[in-house]
Amino acid sequence: MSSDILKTILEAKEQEVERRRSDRPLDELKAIVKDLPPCRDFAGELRTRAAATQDAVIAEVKRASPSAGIIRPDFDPEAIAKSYQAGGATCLSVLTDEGFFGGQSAFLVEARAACRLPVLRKDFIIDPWQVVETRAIGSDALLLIVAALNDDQLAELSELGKELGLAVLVEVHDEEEMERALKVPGDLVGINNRDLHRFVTDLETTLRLAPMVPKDRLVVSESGIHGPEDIKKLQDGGIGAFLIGEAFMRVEEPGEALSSLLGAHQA
Ligand SMILES: O=P(O)(O)OC[C@@H](O)[C@@H](O)c1c[nH]c2ccccc12
Repeated sequence: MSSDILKTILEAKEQEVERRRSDRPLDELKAIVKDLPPCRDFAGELRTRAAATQDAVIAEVKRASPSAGIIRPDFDPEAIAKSYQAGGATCLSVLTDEGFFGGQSAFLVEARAACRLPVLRKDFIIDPWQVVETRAIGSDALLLIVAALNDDQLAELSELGKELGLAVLVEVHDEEEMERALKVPGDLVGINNRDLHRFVTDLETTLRLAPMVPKDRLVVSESGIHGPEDIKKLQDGGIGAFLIGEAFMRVEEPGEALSSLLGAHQA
């Protein structure tokens, strides 16, 4: 894998978008969106839980990743979603990128139908067509990765997402990206502990960047969270919302891993 994995992913994504757009033109997607019921309240649920108990978890449905390879060979999005809900997840995140994360849009549809939790589409969004597609597959929230976008794209895609009723999670991993993220109106800031150029994780990234975020935005600490000591460390730094995938996906019952993680840090 190239040393700059994000660059590789984005080049492939541009081609993927062109291909998919010709299969499903924008007008077709817009017609679907028009008849959809409102989104589940992704930002509201997270905020409420984080304020109440500082342990809001966005639990991720993730089959594989470029850094870890196949994480969960026996992959059943419906069963995983049910398990996460039973284990106390506040929201779900579903990887839909096929090329690098072994995901599919269908996994999001299946996972969402199996539970009542709000769902985030985890993908590399670089084009307005994908934002409309995100809503058309029934997602409640959209991820925008600042490192993948220029300021104009970030503003345009986030505005479009909100117009369509999606919650927007804007993801950063350093000071410069945080400054850019804060220029765009929004209520959720994801701090990725994994450097997407090199794929190493360090929880200090969240603790270092979180103080830059004004109180009216909710910080979500993402990636590299494994044990109760990680949660405790982040909570002591004032963080109340977490995005966790791999640590749960490696366990037979992901929801049990989630509830014991939340229980363990309270003990
Ligand atoms: O599996 P982990 O280390 O718990 O990380 C989950 C999530 O944060 C990670 O999958 C992620 C965060 N931002 C992304 C952007 C694209 C793809 C994946 C990601």
